[in-house]
Parts: sequence; C-alpha cells; structure tokens
Amino acid sequence: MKHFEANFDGLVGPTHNYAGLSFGNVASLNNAAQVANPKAAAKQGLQKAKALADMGMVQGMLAPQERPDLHTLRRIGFNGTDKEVLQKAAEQAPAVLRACCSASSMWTANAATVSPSADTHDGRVHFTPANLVDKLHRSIEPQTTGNILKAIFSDSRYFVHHQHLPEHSSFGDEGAANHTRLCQEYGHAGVEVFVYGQEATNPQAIKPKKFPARQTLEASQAIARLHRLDEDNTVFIQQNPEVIDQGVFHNDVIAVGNRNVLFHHEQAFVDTKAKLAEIRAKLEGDIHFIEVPTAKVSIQDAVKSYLFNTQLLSMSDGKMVIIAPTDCAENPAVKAYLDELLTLDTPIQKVEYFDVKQSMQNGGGPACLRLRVAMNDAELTAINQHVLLNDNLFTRLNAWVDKHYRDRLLPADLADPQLIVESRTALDELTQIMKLGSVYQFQR
Ligand SMILES: NCCC[C@H](NC(=O)CCC(=O)O)C(=O)O
Repeated sequence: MKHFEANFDGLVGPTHNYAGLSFGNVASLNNAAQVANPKAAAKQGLQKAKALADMGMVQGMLAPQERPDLHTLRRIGFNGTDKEVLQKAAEQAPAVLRACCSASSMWTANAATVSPSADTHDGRVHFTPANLVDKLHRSIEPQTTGNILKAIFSDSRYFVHHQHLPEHSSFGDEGAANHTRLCQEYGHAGVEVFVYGQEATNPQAIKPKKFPARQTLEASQAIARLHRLDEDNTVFIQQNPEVIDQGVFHNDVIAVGNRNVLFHHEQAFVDTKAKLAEIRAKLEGDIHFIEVPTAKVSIQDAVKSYLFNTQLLSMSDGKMVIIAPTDCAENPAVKAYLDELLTLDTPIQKVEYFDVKQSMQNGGGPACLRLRVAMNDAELTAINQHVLLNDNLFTRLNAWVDKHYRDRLLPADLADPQLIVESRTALDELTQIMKLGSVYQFQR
C-alpha cells in the first residue's frame, strides 16, 4: 500500500478583496481598501497548485464559498429581495456586509483539522471543520466547509466528519494552521503537534496583550479527543504570546513541519526545549529540528516574507523542497538564510518560489492556501476524483475563472447586486465541474 500526503488548495472565490477584516494580521490591516484582482488571485493559486501536481504531488482543489453571504445577512434581519438585502446592509451595517463578502475560505489551512488513519484509534481519517470564531467573516465558513469536505471525502468506511466545535471563544479553533503532524513515513503512526495561543479557561495563564490568540488549548484538546488520538501521539505547545503580538496570528506563520522535520523560528513557542524533547520522545527514529535564530531572521522579516508559511514537501527521492512565496526572495535576510540552508546538511535541499501576492496581501502564503490530508491508495481511490488537479481540470478551471471573474474589486463594489449573480453563476457551474452536488445555500 502506498502512502503520501495530498494537498487540497482553496480556489480563490470571485469576491476576493482587501477589506482589512483581520485584526492581528498585519498584511490584512496594511492593505485594507487596496484594489484587488480576483482573477489574478485565482490564477496565481491555480499556478502554484498545478506546479505541485506536475512535481508528482497529489493535488486537489476545494471550492470557494458562496459570497456575498445573503443567508447570514437575512439571519440578522435584513429582508426583501437579494438586491434590497444588499442595499440595506451597505447602508446600515457596512462592516458586516464586508465580512459577509470575504473570499477567506481560500485559506484552506483554516478549513479543518485532519488526522490521518495511521494516527487514529478506528483507522479512519478524521475531519473537524474549524469554527474560526475569532473573526466574524471567518465564523460563517464552517457549515459549508463541512458540506464541501463531505462531498469529497464521502466514503464512511474511510472518512469521519465531526461537527465544528462550540461557537464560543473558549473553543476558538483555526484548524490545520495550528496543527502539524510529524511522522517517519506518511503511512506510519505519527505525532500530532497542536499549537495553541491561549488557555481560555485559566485566567492566570499567559496570553498576548495586544492581538488575539485565536486558537485555544481547550479547542486543541477537543479535536484530539474527537479524532481519537491519545497521549502517546499528541503534543500540545503554547505559541509564544510575544510573537502573536508582532503579527504571528497563526502558528503556520512561524513554523512548518513535514515528516520528521520541524522548521521553526527560535521564538515560535513557549517552553521550547521541553516541548521539542517531548516530540523527540514520542516520535521514534530520527527527527530534525531546524531552528532559525532571530539573529538571522527577525520576527518582522518572518512575518513580512512568510518564510515559515511555506510548504515543506517530500519529493520522490525523499529529499524535501520548500515552496516559498516570491516575497521570501525579495527579502535580503530571508533570501540569505534560505541560500545558506541549502548548503547545510538537512533534508531540505531545494527552494521553489511562487508569486501568490494577491493572497499574501491578505496575510495568506502558500501554506495558508492548502489543507493537507495524508492518505493511502485505498483512501485516495475512495474520494471524489473530480477535485484532483490534472491538465484537464487545470484548463477547465482557468477557463472558468476567465469567464466569471473580475480583474478589479474594491470593498465599495461589494454592494453591487450584479456580483451576487456573477458569483452564483460561477459557483453553480463549478459544482458541476467538480461534481460536488448542492453544497451551497442558494442551491438548496
Ligand atoms: N491562514 C491565513 C489566513 C488569512 C486570513 N486573512 C483574512 O481573512 C483577510 C481578509 C481581509 O482583510 O479582507 C485571516 O486572517 O484569517
């Protein structure tokens, strides 16, 4: 039986825009109200995904969500026709309207936490959509995320879907962005590392002072229970609150792991020494901790370049490649570090740069754009094959983007009733291309 890691990238939706919605995410705030290019954003994402498929990786795509989210606007009292709902929301609650229009589901690292079958007691792959309660615009994602995941991973012999955690700040859950699985081989039992920002129910525990800690320990523990993991294969680490206050809003902005490598910044965690020792004790065999010192890459450079929001992938020869945003090549300290890294004796032997600037400007790098699902042959065969990226799907999706997407969008355009029509027409067609059935409210 073959085992591998598949990446499922979020297709950028037709309403991609810069609304400055994410307090604590430096790029989102700095680029608020800039002109966005949804067409270019979707194409940049597709290019990156296709390049990985061409490298021999198993690569899938996840459909975007229905935006503007009129269902939520109606739920909070805006009524009438679609056009009237939009108009009233634009007049009376413009910030809420902006939240209901975000294409943020593109960052599928926040879609769910996934535990592969090799780690779970019942030998099935477990999924829990993230509730994303810290941000209004993201808190409206989990239901549809669950629908989309169920439409792809539908075979209950292999896949288990849990409901998202209770929608309260004590259970703030940001999905795979705060979860890394380390293992020797994808098909062997691994250690699942959960990184949380704060312990919500303990007022004495340390937490950031300025920006929110989106992930709680309570949420991480709940996911581990639901996924039927146990103490021997889980490690819970607190993210350093000082770096959260400098813009590291998810752990995947400061650390990334693959197989037996954890690539992280010196300041990423609290109690680093003890926690890395715990990982070493729980994961049998070799393990490489590649720690980047502040003297070489400052937190500010890490946040700006997204050095750690990179994908760390195993190539067919067993060596690893870093999939980095071009922003890393443009940052002198980070570029120098990466050049040096390739000369060192570590499993990382290659760096490839991709332009994902449309996403980066909202604080999402290559790693944010993908959800990892380690699988074996039988599991892969059991999923909906129409979401797997090959030449044919790539061509069809690019043509679909060309047909339906705008190349210019400002927050002020979000009240345009034509945008709903365009968006629904596009998504309806997409569900046919990807054979997803009726996953959206407007189709039900
Ligand atoms: N994993 C990367 C997530 C980035 C995402 N940005 C945003 O939602 C910005 C949207 C805006 O400001 O328009 C977030 O902060 O959750």
